[in-house]
Amino acid sequence: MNTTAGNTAQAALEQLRSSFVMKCGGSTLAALPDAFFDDLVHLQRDGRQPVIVHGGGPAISDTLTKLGIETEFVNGLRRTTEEVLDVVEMVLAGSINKQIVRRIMMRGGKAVGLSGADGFLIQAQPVSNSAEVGWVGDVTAVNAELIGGVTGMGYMPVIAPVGIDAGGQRYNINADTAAGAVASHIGVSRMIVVTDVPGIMRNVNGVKKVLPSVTVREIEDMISTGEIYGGMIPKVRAAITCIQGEVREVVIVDGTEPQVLSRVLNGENIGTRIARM
Ligand SMILES: Nc1ncnc2c1ncn2[C@@H]1O[C@H](COP(=O)(O)OP(=O)(O)O)[C@@H](O)[C@H]1O
Ligand SMILES: CC(=O)N[C@@H](CCC(=O)OP(=O)(O)O)C(=O)O
Repeated sequence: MNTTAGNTAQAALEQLRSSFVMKCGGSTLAALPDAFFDDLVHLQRDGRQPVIVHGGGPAISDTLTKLGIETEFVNGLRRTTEEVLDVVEMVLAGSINKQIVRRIMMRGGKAVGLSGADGFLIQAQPVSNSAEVGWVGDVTAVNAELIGGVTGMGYMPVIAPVGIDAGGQRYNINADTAAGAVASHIGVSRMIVVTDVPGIMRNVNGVKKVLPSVTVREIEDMISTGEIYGGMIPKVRAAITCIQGEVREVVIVDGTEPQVLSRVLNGENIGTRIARM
């Protein structure tokens, strides 16, 4: 790289730190109103450079069922055979990724869809219990330069959580884990997790309440009592890992709340905040 190109890439990486990562869950994608994408596009125009990582678990399950392929989860991770991996890649990096990119563009935004396997964007290795879950990956590195290049050109990267290793092996990565790793590696201060509930909820005297904030200790307690379960577990685990690095806070919100992203970025108390102490 010549000096000018090197300086430009460096500047794009520096700028990327002031952006934010938004993880969008498969549970909520279909329910997201156009107004959600208007808000996202408004933030892009304001120079906030959103970086999107998306899920698509329900769509993967639907397609596997249609194809007559059995699927099961082991501690929240999909058991991923070679056959399942083909479907995961097809659904995540194909239909879901392109659907999100299209919705952003239809609201006037600039977006480019990428699989985590493109350009070694998300580098991965087998998870420790791979004997049990198959081709499921943990993130080892993120190609921040590629993300910075895309945002530097004025486009919003929309990333599917498929990983790759140096030998070209693909991995299925939980989307919360992938989003947390992208946020940590590019060094943003905030990650917003958009899902189908208004935050982490707890039963208080028989009434379900959204917790405005939770500590790591409270999260561990709620997991052990079963108050946090299923798909919420990878979210809070990714949040705990994130806030040990440069990420200052992770906010879990409902994507159907009006202007939810702008409100979080403006510091409004909405959803559940998991912050560095
Ligand atoms: N304490 C909790 N508060 C709110 N939701 C919880 C809690 N524990 C578990 N959940 C579950 O987590 C779900 C969100 O996770 P998931 O379905 O995987 O969403 P996504 O597709 O957005 O990743 C909620 O719909 C809810 O069923
Ligand atoms: C290893 C693993 O479980 N990967 C997930 C990837 C998609 C995902 O995480 O999507 P949500 O955010 O919608 O749950 C899966 O196969 O369902």
